[in-house]
Amino acid sequence: MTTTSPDSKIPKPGTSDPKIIDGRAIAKTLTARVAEGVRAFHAETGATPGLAVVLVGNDPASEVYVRNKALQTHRAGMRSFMHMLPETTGEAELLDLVARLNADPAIHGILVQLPLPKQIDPVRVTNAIAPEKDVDGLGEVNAGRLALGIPGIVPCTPLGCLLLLRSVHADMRGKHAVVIGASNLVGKPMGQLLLAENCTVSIAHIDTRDPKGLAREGDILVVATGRRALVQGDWIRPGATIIDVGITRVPAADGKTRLAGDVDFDAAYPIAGHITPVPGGVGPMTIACLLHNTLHAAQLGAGLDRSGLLDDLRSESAS
Ligand SMILES: Nc1nc2c(c(=O)[nH]1)N[C@@H](CN(C=O)c1ccc(C(=O)N[C@@H](CCC(=O)O)C(=O)O)cc1)CN2
Ligand SMILES: [Mg+2]
Repeated sequence: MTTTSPDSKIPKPGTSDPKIIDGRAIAKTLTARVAEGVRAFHAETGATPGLAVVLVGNDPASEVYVRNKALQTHRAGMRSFMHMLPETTGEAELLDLVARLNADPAIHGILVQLPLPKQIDPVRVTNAIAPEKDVDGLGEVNAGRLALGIPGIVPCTPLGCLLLLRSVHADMRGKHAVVIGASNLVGKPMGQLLLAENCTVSIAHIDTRDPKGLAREGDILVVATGRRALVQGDWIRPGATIIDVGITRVPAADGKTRLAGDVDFDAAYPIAGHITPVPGGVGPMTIACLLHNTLHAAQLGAGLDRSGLLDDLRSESAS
């Protein structure tokens, strides 16, 4: 049976509603697999993969995310290096730190938490990370590789979304995939990944004339706008698969706060074929994919010829 929280019909994670794509469960399986890979890497090379996470400022949500990243990095058997810099940090100082991390052989992955304070250009900073350590996959080299279909490091959130989609679609060929939101972090790389699955891809953005009409055509709908409950029931094609990337903290009925997505879950649930909850959908996959990308970067850095997650899973589903 599916249980609900007091202020929403969102089922508790771990319940067995086949409509719900359980990101927590899928992330747990992936994380266990990464931990196994870390042990094998250590046995083969004597080294331990290391991830450096850089946070600039005191954004409370970012603080939670980087703490979780550090915790899970340790749990997967990897080394975690945290750099917490004040809000007033200048771009040159941050670029200097990135250069030192690039040169440090104990560090295989570097991630600069976004958003950055306004005095720092995020594009300049992400491009300063050495491509082979760019575990967020946001720099121009990895973004270019994704666009060209060349193996590289794939951004964590869209990669997580793709794995969630693959958990319910063995084959996405020919499906119309509609992505709402065209950010560098999610929308654009998501579009590339869906194109690589041979979907017909539409990306809606701020100037799209009729985003609701476009969304209604999607067999697959990925929503990443940061606008809470933007997508209502009448945006959804009956039976569509809905991936909700949004995450906003809102007041709850009990006077506390709760997390809500870009999709009105209660309105979407009866119409959708499959749907991710918030929390417990895309969020946990982002961190599991980061752990995967860090191990993958360490393997490539050690000259071990390992395929990445996309290729691993493609060959698994083919077998
Ligand atoms: N450099 C990056 N910055 C940001 C990224 C990113 O991939 N790289 N993504 C987001 C934030 N993010 C990771 O950094 C992230 C967001 C949410 C979660 C998550 O586990 N969410 C849980 C709920 C957690 C909570 O209680 O607050 C869930 O949805 O179930 C993990 C990572 C922006 N910045
Ligand atoms: Mg989620």
